[in-house]
Amino acid sequence: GLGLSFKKEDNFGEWYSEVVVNGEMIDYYDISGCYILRPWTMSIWEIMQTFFDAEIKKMRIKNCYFPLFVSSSVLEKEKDHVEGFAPEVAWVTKSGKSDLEIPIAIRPTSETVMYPYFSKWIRGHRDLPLKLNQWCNVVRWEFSNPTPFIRSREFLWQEGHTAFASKAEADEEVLQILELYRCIYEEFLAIPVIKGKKSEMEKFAGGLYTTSVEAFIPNTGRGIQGATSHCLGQNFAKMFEINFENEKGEKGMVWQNSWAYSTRTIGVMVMVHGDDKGLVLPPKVASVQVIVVPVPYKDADTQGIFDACADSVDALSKAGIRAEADFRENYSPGWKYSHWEMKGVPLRIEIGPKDLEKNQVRVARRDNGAKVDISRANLVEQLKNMLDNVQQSLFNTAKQKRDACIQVVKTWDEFREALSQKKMILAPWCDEEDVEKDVKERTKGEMGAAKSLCSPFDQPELPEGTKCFASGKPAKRWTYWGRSY
Ligand SMILES: O=C(C[C@H]1NCCC[C@H]1O)Cn1cnc2c(c1=O)CCCC2
Ligand SMILES: [Mg+2]
Repeated sequence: GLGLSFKKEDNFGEWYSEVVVNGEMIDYYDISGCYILRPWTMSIWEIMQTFFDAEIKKMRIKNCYFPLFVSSSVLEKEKDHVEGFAPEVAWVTKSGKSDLEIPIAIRPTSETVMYPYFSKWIRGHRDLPLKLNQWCNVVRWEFSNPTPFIRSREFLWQEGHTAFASKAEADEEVLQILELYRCIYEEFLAIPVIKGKKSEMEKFAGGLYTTSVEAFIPNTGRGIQGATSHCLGQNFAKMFEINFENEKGEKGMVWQNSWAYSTRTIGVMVMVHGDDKGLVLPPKVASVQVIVVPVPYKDADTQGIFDACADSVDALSKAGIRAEADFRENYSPGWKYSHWEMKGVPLRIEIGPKDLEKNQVRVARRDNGAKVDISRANLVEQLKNMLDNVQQSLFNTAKQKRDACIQVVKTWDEFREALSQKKMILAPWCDEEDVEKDVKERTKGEMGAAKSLCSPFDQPELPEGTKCFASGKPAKRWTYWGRSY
């Protein structure tokens, strides 16, 4: 039948896999960890891309495209950051029947692809800042349980790679990009995120520091890294000899950043907003914001109803609302209601004989099921307000649920208790790496260990003498901890 066989509260994993398929977002593929992104997904990706691309263009960041393939000598150049990930690198070893002389890697990320050219192109300070971005796919042959959008062996992302003459410029851009990621999550996907700094252990090993926006999935009690913005310092400049001559003729190394968000964003949206009827799309990213369904009646004025539907779509479209009508005569109105609810369309307009008579339409909200009759006279105004209302209400609901999962703790026992209750834990921490390792060790188990998610920029008061929850040493900063994806 049309409904879902799994409930979100009862069997989250099965519910999720079914929703992304029944909502026509993805289809499964015969190669494990790979998924087909159907138009319902690509339209969401494109709406976010349009926003983000316009914003980085305002920052004078230029799009480019580097090759998919990386030679092994280049890939292995940045030793410590690749060796940790080596098992994830996919290699091309043959062409046709014959072996390649030297295996070629498929990019898992593009630092090592790009930076030899940064070195070649950057000579003097006039070549700086060099700010490039590319929209592409990357491949990471992950082994842990593949999950559509969240963990796949190939995914789409943007990766920004920038080089500056000074650290100050790099530091500033890291935060500008992080704010764009907050915007992607909170303004478009209606998902609350926390901006913060990753611990030394969780940061990108090749970089100087990592900032991120952290989301949380209440149903599983797991944190999820939403997007990252790294300052690489001069680590890669040293390795790839990316030097420049400054105004005084002195030789110096550039300061670099790299930053990315991926199709993982879409998976987080499904997990946070979806319900037992299927997807729930925030209007800002819905390719169809309003679906109009005719409800003809045996001896009623069917043509009149169809015309009213077409006129409504027309009026809404002219006002910039993404509206469509479902005129298919081989499906009943009831079937159509379920179908478009499964696909998460924010508003549905029904027009039947009575509505026609009263020159009104019946509007149903997907997020809370509310139904209201709207006069066709000021249809556009009312629907614009309703769409804004749905967007805001989705964010408020998600924020309420996320905040209800946050637990402040001071002691190890409180920490363990909060973890068992699937919380996102805010705890005072001494910020020592071996203590973090110890927390991971002590919380290992079939649900996975707890890890630090980020130290929020927005630090609560830390009274003098506060002790670290895990070591008892003097606490340095409040940090979010939890199980994660
Ligand atoms: O990709 C990054 C850092 C950086 N890459 C560019 C965009 C921003 C940020 O994600 C970290 N990283 C993750 N995963 C892997 C690698 C890796 O460098 C390299 C080897 C394979 C797997
Ligand atoms: Mg990884």
